[in-house]
Amino acid sequence: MAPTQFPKSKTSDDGIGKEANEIELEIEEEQLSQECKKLILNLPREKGWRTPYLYLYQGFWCQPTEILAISTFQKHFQAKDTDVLIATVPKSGTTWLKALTFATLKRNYYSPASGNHPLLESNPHNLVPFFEYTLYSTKENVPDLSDLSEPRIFGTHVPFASLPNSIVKDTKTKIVYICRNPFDTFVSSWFFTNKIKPASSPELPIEEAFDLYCKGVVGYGPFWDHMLGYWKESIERPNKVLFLKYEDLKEDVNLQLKRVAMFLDCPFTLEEENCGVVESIVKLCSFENMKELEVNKKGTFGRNFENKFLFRKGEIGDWVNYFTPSMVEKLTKVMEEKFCGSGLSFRLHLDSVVSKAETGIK
Ligand SMILES: Nc1ncnc2c1ncn2[C@@H]1O[C@H](COP(=O)(O)OS(=O)(=O)O)[C@@H](OP(=O)(O)O)[C@H]1O
Repeated sequence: MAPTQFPKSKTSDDGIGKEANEIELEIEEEQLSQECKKLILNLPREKGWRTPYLYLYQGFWCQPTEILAISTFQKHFQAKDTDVLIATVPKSGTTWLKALTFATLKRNYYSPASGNHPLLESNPHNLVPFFEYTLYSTKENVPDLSDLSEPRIFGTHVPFASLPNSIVKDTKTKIVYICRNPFDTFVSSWFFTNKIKPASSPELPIEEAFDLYCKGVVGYGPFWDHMLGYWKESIERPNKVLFLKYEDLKEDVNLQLKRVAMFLDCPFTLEEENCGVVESIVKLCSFENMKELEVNKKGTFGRNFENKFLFRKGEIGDWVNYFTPSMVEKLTKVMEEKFCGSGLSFRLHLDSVVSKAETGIK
């Protein structure tokens, strides 16, 4: 069976050959002036990481084209009880979690050990589309999603508080959320930003990106509000939201995958476990496997971004190679202040990457 095809955004169809950021700037100018200006004009704004500005929309920072898409998504999306939503902080394991969830939920259609699994031919973002980058990426693009095979699996970076009631209240849609320690998330975001910028634009200096990040000014940030929104909901409604951390998946992905399957009411049977189904899914979705696939070396996703930029190092603790002691101190302080009393914390796996003395962490 061919992998599910989702309606493509107008921009990715029209924009082949152009650099993603150029396309974004064009859309920003064209669409903003026609459709979005009134909405955006009065919003607070700050310098963007890769577009001129990020705007504070419904309490989170995003680009004008994203605001347009998100408001269309909020207005038009009709959830179903069987839907599954992969919600994530950007650069925290979205691609990985989408792959794992797709392979798990569709395992009766596509054997994870088979040589023609859709994940061998398509990037996870093309199998599990983002609301804001693919499905509702232009105002004209209000897709009919009612015929997609169930369970439908979607992705989003939208904070919990801005998800439509159709998802949050009116249906039994399940939400699987993943985030990652902010140190590594920052480094991954900074690299990605500089990779996808047009060659003609200057690099965003790490110091500048870091100051914005610590102020909360980053796509879909502040990161602490994003994490706490889903964290609190996962505690209040554990059957609605499953809260995962990238570090826990790295530590024991088999265990976390079984938690995901259980949460989604499709636990692995004893027979499946004995036959190695869990291991096959884990192997199929592993960084090493996915990075080497032709589709992930050459293909594109969303607004014509290259798939290869989604697979960088896939490690915990790469931040030690980029953080100065003062950066460590500043972000640690931000996290202590914002997460204090919430019960949410992150292991930085310091001992496995560097001696504490070298980073200046006490
Ligand atoms: N399969 C798999 N396993 C483990 N880690 C993986 C995997 N796929 C991607 N990655 C790493 O995840 C980082 C990219 O994050 P996202 O997938 O959330 O990016 S995005 O928000 O969808 O653009 C990015 O992290 P960094 O390497 O630290 O930059 C990727 O390398």
